[in-house]
Amino acid sequence: MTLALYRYRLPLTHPLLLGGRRLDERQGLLVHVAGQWGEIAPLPGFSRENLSDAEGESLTCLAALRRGEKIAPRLPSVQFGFDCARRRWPTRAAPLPEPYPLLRGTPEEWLASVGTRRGRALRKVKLKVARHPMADELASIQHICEHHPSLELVLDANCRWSRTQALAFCTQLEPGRIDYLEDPCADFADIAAVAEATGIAVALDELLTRRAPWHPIAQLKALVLKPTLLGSLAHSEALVTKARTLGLEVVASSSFESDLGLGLLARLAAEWAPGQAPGLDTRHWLASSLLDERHQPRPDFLTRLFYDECYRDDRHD
Ligand SMILES: O=C(O)CCC(=O)C1=CC=C[C@@H](O)[C@@H]1C(=O)O
Ligand SMILES: [Mg+2]
Repeated sequence: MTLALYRYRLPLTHPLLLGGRRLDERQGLLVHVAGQWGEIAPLPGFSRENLSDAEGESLTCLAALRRGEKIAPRLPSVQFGFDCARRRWPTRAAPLPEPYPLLRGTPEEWLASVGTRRGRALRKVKLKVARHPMADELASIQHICEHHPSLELVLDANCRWSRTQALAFCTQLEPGRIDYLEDPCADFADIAAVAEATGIAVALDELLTRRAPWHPIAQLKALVLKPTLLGSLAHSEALVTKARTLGLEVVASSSFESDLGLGLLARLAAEWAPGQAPGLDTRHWLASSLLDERHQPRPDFLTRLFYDECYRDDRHD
């Protein structure tokens, strides 16, 4: 059976600004283990490892698998990729609602795109806040709330505010109109203080990938899980279990993976949070599809880094 690693490069529809860095194309790795694929795509600005770290560790793991040894990767993206490639996936998946749209433009651009997208009325949308003057963001949110009374609004501040700034923003919002605010501040103590003082529902994303401490509070509504950044599927699954125990929503979220990775994330989302619209709208930034009509990676986007046809798969021993 085949054991292989490929690097992919995919063009983007427009450059991505992530954590202060500009990304002009998406690069990542695809691992193939006995007929199953996994994607290893550290996200610049968000992952602690870079692509060459991930490539080095992936090659070490493949060499170990070829020798029949067990592997224990340390880098989150590598753990995720190998876990997907070696997972026993359920044969039946629950139906999954469409991903809710992610809008990253200016507050004026939100207004233009929020009414409809692809000609259809929206039920829920995510806006990236803490990027433009607070007054402009608040004015556009107010306008959206007035003109789209049934639209669910998710806001994501990516930990960019201090407690004072987050309080200034959140006191201007109507708590009942905001589904939840993701990562208003970097520290949980600040997030909790803002949520408790303003009644705004909050969700945790980056705090989970940093493995920072948190505890349930009344306004904590959801855990946003980015498996590529969280690492092993066992770790993501432990968070799913914790969320269920605490009565929190689970939102499976992408990290600008290729369409192959997005397909894997959609399958996990259907298992972990059936009925919940996932945060997988990052497909719109990819100018090309990595997969062909038969759902196989297209060779023209791939560079082969490792290939062995004699692998003996002992997953079912
Ligand atoms: O969660 C979603 O709805 C989509 C993914 C998403 O919003 C993000 C992916 C990766 C980095 C960020 O730009 C952003 C986020 O912070 O959640
Ligand atoms: Mg986020």
